[in-house]
Amino acid sequence: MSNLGVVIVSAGKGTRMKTEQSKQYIELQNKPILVHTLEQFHNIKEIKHIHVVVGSDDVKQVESYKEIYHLHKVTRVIPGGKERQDSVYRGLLSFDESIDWVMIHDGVRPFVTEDDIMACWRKAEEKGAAVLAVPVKDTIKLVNENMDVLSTPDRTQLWAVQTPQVFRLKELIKAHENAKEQKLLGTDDAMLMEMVGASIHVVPGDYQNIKITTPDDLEYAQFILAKKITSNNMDGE
Ligand SMILES: Nc1ccn([C@@H]2O[C@H](COP(=O)(O)OP(=O)(O)OP(=O)(O)O)[C@@H](O)[C@H]2O)c(=O)n1
Ligand SMILES: C[C@](O)(CO)[C@H](O)COP(=O)(O)O
Repeated sequence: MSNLGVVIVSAGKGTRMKTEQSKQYIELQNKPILVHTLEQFHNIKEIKHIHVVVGSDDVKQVESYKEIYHLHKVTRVIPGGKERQDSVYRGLLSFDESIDWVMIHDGVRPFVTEDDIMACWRKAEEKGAAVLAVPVKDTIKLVNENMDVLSTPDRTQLWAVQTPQVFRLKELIKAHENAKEQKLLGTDDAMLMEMVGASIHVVPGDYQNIKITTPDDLEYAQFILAKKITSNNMDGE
């Protein structure tokens, strides 16, 4: 497979979690959420370069994870920006010319599987760009500021997009620069690529690849992790 750089964005403040400590450092089974996420990538032999973007006050702490949790493939820890988009951009600029493809992943999505990471990377190489996503289960309404329903999009065409998202590094840098020029803020990187006319391919993922965002997500995360540990123990018996 081609040369890939992974950017794990983890410089958010976690305001919706409403905890004093930023959510990426909350421990699940005695390990910060961010470390659980990093391990998922670190365990893949084809992945060699992982750059983590963190709050500027947290660089030293996350640097120390490399030794504590044996994460030698984490080759850079970079201070992030105000918005997620700024943090991703800083991560993109941290790679040298040897990197062709870049995979962006949220530091607070610790349950992404090796199979889904690899499927997304392979699909990007085949199609040019790929994102992991799951079909929407609820009926979605478009609602105006007065809370009146405007319309109901056809659910068979709606997918909830997750990370990882994989692109050619140079193309994603250009898309970010275009968004900057136009003062556009996207909620994911695919959106910035769409704005410059790129085609993005969807890879069906897993509902358990949650983004830990609010306190109820934390309870669900504890449940998912406990289930995984039980199932790993049973496999090892
Ligand atoms: N300036 C920012 C904002 C977000 N992120 C990262 O982007 C991912 C997804 O963002 P989100 O879940 O919104 O995290 P927060 O911004 O921390 O949460 P909130 O919006 O509730 O403050 C997280 O891993 C977060 O750390 C980042 O690197 N830099
Ligand atoms: C990139 C993302 O995780 C895809 O679902 C999501 O858009 C991030 O949004 P947030 O508002 O930064 O949580």
